[in-house]
Amino acid sequence: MREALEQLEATIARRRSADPETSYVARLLGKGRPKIAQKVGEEAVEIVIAAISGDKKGVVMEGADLLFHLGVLLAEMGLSFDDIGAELERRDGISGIAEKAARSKG
Ligand SMILES: N=c1c2ncn([C@@H]3O[C@H](COP(=O)(O)OP(=O)(O)OP(=O)(O)O)[C@@H](O)[C@H]3O)c2ncn1[C@@H]1O[C@H](COP(=O)(O)O)[C@@H](O)[C@H]1O
Repeated sequence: MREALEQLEATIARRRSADPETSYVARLLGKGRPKIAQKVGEEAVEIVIAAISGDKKGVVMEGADLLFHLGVLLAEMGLSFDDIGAELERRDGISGIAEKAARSKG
């Protein structure tokens, strides 16, 4: 999975300066952050719909769409999947329930 995300990130970086006539990445980046963020939201809704209808193949397909569009959003913002990975690693071992309880105390 890590390799796939690294490859996707490299592809997005390579395609960002491509011709928008032939590159979806370049075209989407040209539309700007609000449109990219909107696409992330649309793909998130599509994975929800697939999940609720028990469509495993759909969840995989929509999950790939979601990660792809998230990758484009991260690139546009000068971020990478490594930034998300670092946050996930920071959270590793911290119970979600304990973390939420600590929030209300602080
Ligand atoms: N992983 C993907 C990927 N997943 C989804 N998509 C595209 O995302 C688009 C989403 O479809 P929608 O119908 O939701 O979007 P739309 O109709 O274009 O958008 P709106 O009408 O909502 O504005 C489709 O055009 C898909 O083909 C992707 N396009 C590219 N990639 C990767 O990016 C690489 C470079 O792509 P290009 O930049 O197009 O060469 C590819 O080789 C892939 O590795």
